Amino acid sequence: MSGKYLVTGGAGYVGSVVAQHLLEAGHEVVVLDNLSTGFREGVPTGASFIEGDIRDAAKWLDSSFDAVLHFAAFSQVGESVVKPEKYWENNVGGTMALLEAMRSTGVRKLVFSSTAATYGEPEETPIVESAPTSPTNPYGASKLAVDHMITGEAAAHGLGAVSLRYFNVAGAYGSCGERHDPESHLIPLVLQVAQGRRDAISVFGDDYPTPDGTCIRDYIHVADLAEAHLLALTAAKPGEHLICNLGNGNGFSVREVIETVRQVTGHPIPEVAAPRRGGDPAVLVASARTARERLGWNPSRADLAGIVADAWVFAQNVSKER
Ligand SMILES: NC(=O)c1ccc[n+]([C@@H]2O[C@H](COP(=O)([O-])OP(=O)(O)OC[C@H]3O[C@@H](n4cnc5c(N)ncnc54)[C@H](O)[C@@H]3O)[C@@H](O)[C@H]2O)c1
Ligand SMILES: O=c1ccn([C@@H]2O[C@H](COP(=O)(O)OP(=O)(O)O[C@H]3O[C@H](CO)[C@H](O)[C@H](O)[C@H]3O)[C@@H](O)[C@H]2O)c(=O)[nH]1
Repeated sequence: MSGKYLVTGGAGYVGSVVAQHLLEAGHEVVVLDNLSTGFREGVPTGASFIEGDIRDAAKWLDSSFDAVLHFAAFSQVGESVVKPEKYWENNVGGTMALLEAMRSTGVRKLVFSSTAATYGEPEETPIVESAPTSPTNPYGASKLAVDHMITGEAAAHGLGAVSLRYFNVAGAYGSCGERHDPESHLIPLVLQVAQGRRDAISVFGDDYPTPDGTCIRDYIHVADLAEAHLLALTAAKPGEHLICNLGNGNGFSVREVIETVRQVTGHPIPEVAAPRRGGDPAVLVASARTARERLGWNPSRADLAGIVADAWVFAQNVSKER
């Protein structure tokens, strides 16, 4: 059955890919985005677009919507360490206003973009949802605060909600991909080196307690991630807040990612050693068992070279447009 969905942050990377998947599944999509980090041209064709802020969601939300998929947020770990107030204000304050608008209009289903950064430095790997949450940066703390708000909203007011804790999202889907400005994520930055737009990639820390000394992350294809959102819409039950990790359960070090980009692009990628970046845990790898069991999620694009290859095609197409 087709539905009508508000996609906050749908002009950004993950939101645009999910909006595209919703459209392909025959749903009606309204994107609400203030374009603070997103791009008008990122909104998929076929979606309606409102240029506005989630803090004013009450202006546009009404009972005709079946659910909200909430991506709008600031999401740079490093920036959050130096400007924490920006993260509390937008991520927590903004979501509070959105929840209020949902309550007053009777829209009772939510899928929220949470993050692996809610866990902080894990005690055990792979990380399960019951692991302690002790974020090492304000970005993760702001997302954890929102998860707590949603738990309360579900218990007190019957919201049906799913928080999806993404690990490291990468890759592209057709014309939708990653184009943060400035870019801070590893794979698009290494691809910029391959394109000659940057001289070298900085490796933030090579003295972590990992086999090659660089940080290990679990890279998940954005299209696999998008599929989980559509499944979450079906799985959300009134009064329940379900939390699911989304990752492949395979960790790759920064140096392994750089080597994969060399192989996929055929370009030499010079690297330079740089100090650790504040707030970075050494290893983040997901157990996505809950997502498999509760959502029926079955990611099919786990191969890192394939993820990088899709991001590479997208990066080259975006450069041609510039
Ligand atoms: N990319 C990742 O690796 C990753 C990992 C974990 C979680 N997440 C989360 O997923 C979500 C999407 O991330 P992304 O990489 O697509 O980021 P993005 O910056 O590309 O997209 C975020 C979008 O939200 C919009 N936005 C921000 N604040 C807003 C506001 N107050 N009102 C309206 N629109 C607003 C921005 O303009 C942008 O289009 C974020 O919530 C992020 O925290 C991302
Ligand atoms: O130029 C760079 C950029 C990144 N890195 C390293 O590469 C790894 C991945 O960094 P990203 O910035 O690509 O991703 P993060 O792991 O910091 O963050 C991502 O995953 C987090 C969960 O841990 C949050 O969800 C966040 O929103 C999301 O961007 C980190 O060890 C980082 O230090 C470098 O060495 N050089």
